[in-house]
Amino acid sequence: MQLIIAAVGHRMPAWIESGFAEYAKRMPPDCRILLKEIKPVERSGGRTAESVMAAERGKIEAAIPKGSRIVALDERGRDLTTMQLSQLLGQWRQDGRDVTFLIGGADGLDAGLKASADMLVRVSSLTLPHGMVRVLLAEQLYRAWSITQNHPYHRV
Ligand SMILES: C[S@@+](CC[C@H](N)C(=O)[O-])C[C@H]1O[C@@H](n2cnc3c(N)ncnc32)[C@H](O)[C@@H]1O
Repeated sequence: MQLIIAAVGHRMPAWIESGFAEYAKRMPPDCRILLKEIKPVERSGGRTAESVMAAERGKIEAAIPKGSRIVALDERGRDLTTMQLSQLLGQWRQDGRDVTFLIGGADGLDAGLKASADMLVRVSSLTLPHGMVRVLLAEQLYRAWSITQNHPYHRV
């Protein structure tokens, strides 16, 4: 199983890239985190946020592997505890399907894309910058994996 993060945004600041890489490199080969960056659509020429999100939706969908489970990240999504995430990760690893996490750009994710996802999840009730969300998500996936392995990274 692979954990794919399809994230709108590229050319991230070095601290985002190194923060993400720090956690991604800790994952084992059978549960890798793979980042697919999506170039944001420019909001120029009077383009509305809706049309930008719709255009980005097409690019995001093209980055989702066939048959993957889809988890959309949104501040209005469901709260998960780290323990719940680790239980989900354990279930996902049993069926072996890839899981793709979607992170939107400055305007967010297209409403239809969110509605079609298997789950809508938040990492906080605050609105966070998209780069920070990928770092937080990578850390939580590593933490969730470490719990499934009884690894001492997570202390109760
Ligand atoms: C700057 S936010 C977009 C905010 C946008 N105005 C909205 O209403 O969704 C960019 C992306 O980061 C992710 N994001 C931001 N805050 C989040 C949170 N608290 N939980 C989960 N994802 C979040 C979402 O995927 C969002 O589409």
